[in-house]
Amino acid sequence: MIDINITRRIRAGKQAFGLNVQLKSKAGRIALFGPSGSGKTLTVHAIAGLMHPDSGYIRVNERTLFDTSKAICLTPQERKLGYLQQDYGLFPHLTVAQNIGFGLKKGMFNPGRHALPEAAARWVEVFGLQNVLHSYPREISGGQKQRAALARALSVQPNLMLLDEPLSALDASLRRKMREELAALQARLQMPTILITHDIDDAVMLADEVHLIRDGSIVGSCHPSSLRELQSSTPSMTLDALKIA
Ligand SMILES: Nc1ncnc2c1ncn2[C@@H]1O[C@H](COP(=O)(O)OP(=O)(O)OP(=O)(O)O)[C@@H](O)[C@H]1O
Repeated sequence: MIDINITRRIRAGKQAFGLNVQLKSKAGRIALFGPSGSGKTLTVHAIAGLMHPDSGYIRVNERTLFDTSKAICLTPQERKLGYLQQDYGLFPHLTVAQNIGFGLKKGMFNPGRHALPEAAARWVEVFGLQNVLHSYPREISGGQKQRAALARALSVQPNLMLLDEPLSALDASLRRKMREELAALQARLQMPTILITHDIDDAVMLADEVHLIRDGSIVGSCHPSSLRELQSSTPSMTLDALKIA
């Protein structure tokens, strides 16, 4: 269960952006779908604890992560969320093993060659990363980077997984393959996820409910399959056409 009600005003030079997001859902897999600059990443940053809203609350499975009225603001670590960033966020100067172990416990910044804790070793095996553990991010493929970032996110045994355009850096065929892998992983772990995407195929395969975001606010919600129907009936689909229920 996700229950979010947040506001945040951001100024950048003469430009201002207002985030005003209300989202309440019992769906296990939610997608935030909207155009560039609509506030998707800011929303996910607020959930992850990387940005603090001016007011409001964020609750995940009835646990309060943030609430200005109660002066609650858990640190990103205390929130126990997995966050897969758009560009994967791997540290270029750390090996795959060091990247995966990063954040698990003190001292993992520079772990020994075979020092990966059990929680991380499990995901190394699941994603077949054994042979690249001592490689640096620049030395591995796009799919391996994505799997390494996923292994890092999953190693903290998160209560909720945040996926920010997880497939956007991949070419079309790898994208299809990784989409299937992610969907299989979601089914296996039954872990709640919030997915940010511009891609209808991603939303259909990786979400049960889509929330449409525009200009910093949620403007409607629908089943992922409705996105396809709307696109075929409205070829020049705009988010205005998607203002439904
Ligand atoms: N740190 C910041 N300082 C100033 N403005 C910001 C900052 N972060 C985001 N913004 C502005 O807030 C708005 C929403 O940004 P956000 O990154 O959430 O969009 P998005 O929907 O995730 O876009 P994209 O799909 O392109 O990633 C944008 O207009 C952006 O310029």
